[in-house]
Amino acid sequence: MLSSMQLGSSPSCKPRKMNTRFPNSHSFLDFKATQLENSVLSCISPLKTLNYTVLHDPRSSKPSLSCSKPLKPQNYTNQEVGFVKTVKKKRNLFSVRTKSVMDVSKVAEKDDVAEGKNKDNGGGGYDAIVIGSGIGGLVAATQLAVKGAKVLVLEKYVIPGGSSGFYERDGYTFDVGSSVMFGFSDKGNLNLITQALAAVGCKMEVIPDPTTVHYHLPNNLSVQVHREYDDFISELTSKFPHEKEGILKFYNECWKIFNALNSLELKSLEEPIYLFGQFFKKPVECLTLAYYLPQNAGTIARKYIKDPEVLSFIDAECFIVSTVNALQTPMINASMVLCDRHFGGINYPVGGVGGIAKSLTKGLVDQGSEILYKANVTSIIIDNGKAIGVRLSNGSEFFAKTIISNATRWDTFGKLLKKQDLPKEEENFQKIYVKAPSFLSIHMGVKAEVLPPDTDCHHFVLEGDWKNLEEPYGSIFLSIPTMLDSSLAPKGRHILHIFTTSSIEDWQGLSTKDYERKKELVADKIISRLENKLFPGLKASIEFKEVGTPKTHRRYLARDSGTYGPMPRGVPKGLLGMPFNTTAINGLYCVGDSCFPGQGVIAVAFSGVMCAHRVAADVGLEKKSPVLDAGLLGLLGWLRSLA
Ligand SMILES: NC(=O)c1ccc[n+]([C@@H]2O[C@H](COP(=O)([O-])OP(=O)(O)OC[C@H]3O[C@@H](n4cnc5c(N)ncnc54)[C@H](O)[C@@H]3O)[C@@H](O)[C@H]2O)c1
Ligand SMILES: CC(C)=CCC/C(C)=C/C=C/C(C)=C/C=C/C(C)=C/C=C/C=C(C)/C=C/C=C(C)/C=C/C=C(\C)CCC=C(C)C
Repeated sequence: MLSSMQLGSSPSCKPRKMNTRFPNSHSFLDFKATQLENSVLSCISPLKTLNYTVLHDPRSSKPSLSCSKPLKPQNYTNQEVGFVKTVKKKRNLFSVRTKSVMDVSKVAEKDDVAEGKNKDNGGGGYDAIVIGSGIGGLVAATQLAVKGAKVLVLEKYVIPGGSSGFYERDGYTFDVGSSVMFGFSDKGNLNLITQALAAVGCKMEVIPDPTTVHYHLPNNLSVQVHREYDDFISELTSKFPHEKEGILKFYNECWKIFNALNSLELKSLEEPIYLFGQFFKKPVECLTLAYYLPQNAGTIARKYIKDPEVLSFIDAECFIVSTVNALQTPMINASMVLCDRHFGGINYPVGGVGGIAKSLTKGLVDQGSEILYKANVTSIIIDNGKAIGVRLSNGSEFFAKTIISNATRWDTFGKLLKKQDLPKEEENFQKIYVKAPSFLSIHMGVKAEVLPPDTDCHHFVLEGDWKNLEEPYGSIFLSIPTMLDSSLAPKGRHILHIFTTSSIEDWQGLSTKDYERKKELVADKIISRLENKLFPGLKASIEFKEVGTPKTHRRYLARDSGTYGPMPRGVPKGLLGMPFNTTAINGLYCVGDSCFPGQGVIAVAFSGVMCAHRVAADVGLEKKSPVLDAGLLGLLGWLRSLA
């Protein structure tokens, strides 16, 4: 059931444009960890001391990419070195897999990192440095690279992708985070993942998911969100015939917004020449969006729907994408996801979600830009009020005309910059938004027989009482990506990725033994709930299990408290208070989920597109009008202050 988007047997990347200033060296890393590298690694996985090689594995069927230049055998002559020395090996979620040969396009060459070779380049070497290679950072980097910018991405971890990365264990390829991919279709303007890949000449095979999610809700309410909108609506209205009209009106209003969004060419809302151009070309659509910008889904649902159970269902629809109820979910975001799943559909990339970041990284390097791994940025260097560079944990420094942070705003303005210098705009942001809780996640390999053959790929389970929806461990998310792509697990096995909200406070101050015991206990309860509700015999079928806590997310994703992203403290004014990419600090931009429009892979991809456009204008690669800029940025700042 591969979609019509597929090209052939493997995803491909073709360079669209080569940056001649920095011809592509296409270096696949071949290095052994030195003491320095081991000390960086030990921050990531303290009980490991590794020598390793990170290379493209020509034998691997796992998220593979075709390369713009065919790899010559000498590119991976040392691959067998693998992890030649592993002492005190401890299994850690997201940690580097022993003997794994990873496909990364370019990895920190230790001398570069140690000596900070870029120092002499002043601001002239790189147009932009991107801190972090989450999808937000990579989309910003690749979009800039195709506009002709020279970009350096600095990633703390050893592979790209952040929350959208992957890891391998015992023949399984696990997605670190969500396996539900919006924006990955072949039509419209909102297929931002497809477009981001295409911009750097890449295309991935995808498998259409027939059901976005199967809800298992209180009072035995079971609803499947079918790919076909009409099928979904008939199922939902058949459960609530008395609310048919209200349900239709609510979802129709979502479509109105989605259609307006889908008609625009998406670029930076902070760039006046583009924004005014869009208003001129599509006035009705832009005014529609401006009208809904400060509104939330719950308020609109309440205009049409009275039955509390249907309103709770709309809460669940919003919660799975915003971790808050409908009253707190911006209507534009709700419309985006509630419609894209039927318009373009949810599509899963063959080989796993990790392939997206790998493809983008590959495309980035093909454009002549660079990415360095194990490059832990500890501070942003400010000179005369302008961000001019970054300092790494090993003391090396890199400089560029602009700095883009893909770390969360809490990390950017609390760690990379001194907390006491918090700009007023950031204070306002932190007044309106708090860190959403993190997750407890369980990655499991199970015997295939335990799942009925027609099992859906994604499930959301809230058995008891609606009021537990937003409580920690209240609702359970479950993805079974092997229902779509069996190559992710050994034959006869399935992957279950289970997650539930959990706060870091719950996991602090425990001894190692108590921490491990608590992980087992909490995971066991969650698995029992799934066994009772969905899959009898689940526990006995487990072949592999690994549990991650908010502390795991904090460590491996470098996200403050392991947060999933920002969530409003109270009832927000829709998206009005969400900052765009520019910051109060000249030359410093943010990208990712603590920027407009918020959490979600497609949302951070959009923030990457917006960021690249604004930065390109500021470094002279796109048209810019300083007068209009000042006017628009002032207006947007004022609008945010109303939120
Ligand atoms: N948390 C999850 O389980 C999960 C899963 C899948 C997708 N998502 C979505 O992805 C979104 C996040 O995407 P994103 O692009 O904003 O960020 P991200 O968290 O995915 O990626 C940020 C990257 O920056 C790196 N980084 C952070 N600080 C650094 C530093 N000081 N030096 C060097 N590198 C550093 C991290 O290692 C990481 O690779 C979330 O909102 C969520 O919707 C989340
Ligand atoms: C500026 C002014 C003043 C005005 C202007 C007006 C206008 C023009 C406007 C415009 C606007 C726009 C363009 C906007 C846009 C937006 C967008 C694109 C948005 C997007 C969004 C998205 C999102 C939010 C997404 C999300 C997602 C997510 C989060 C997902 C998740 C998932 C998961 C978790 C999974 C689940 C699972 C299971 C169930 C298992």
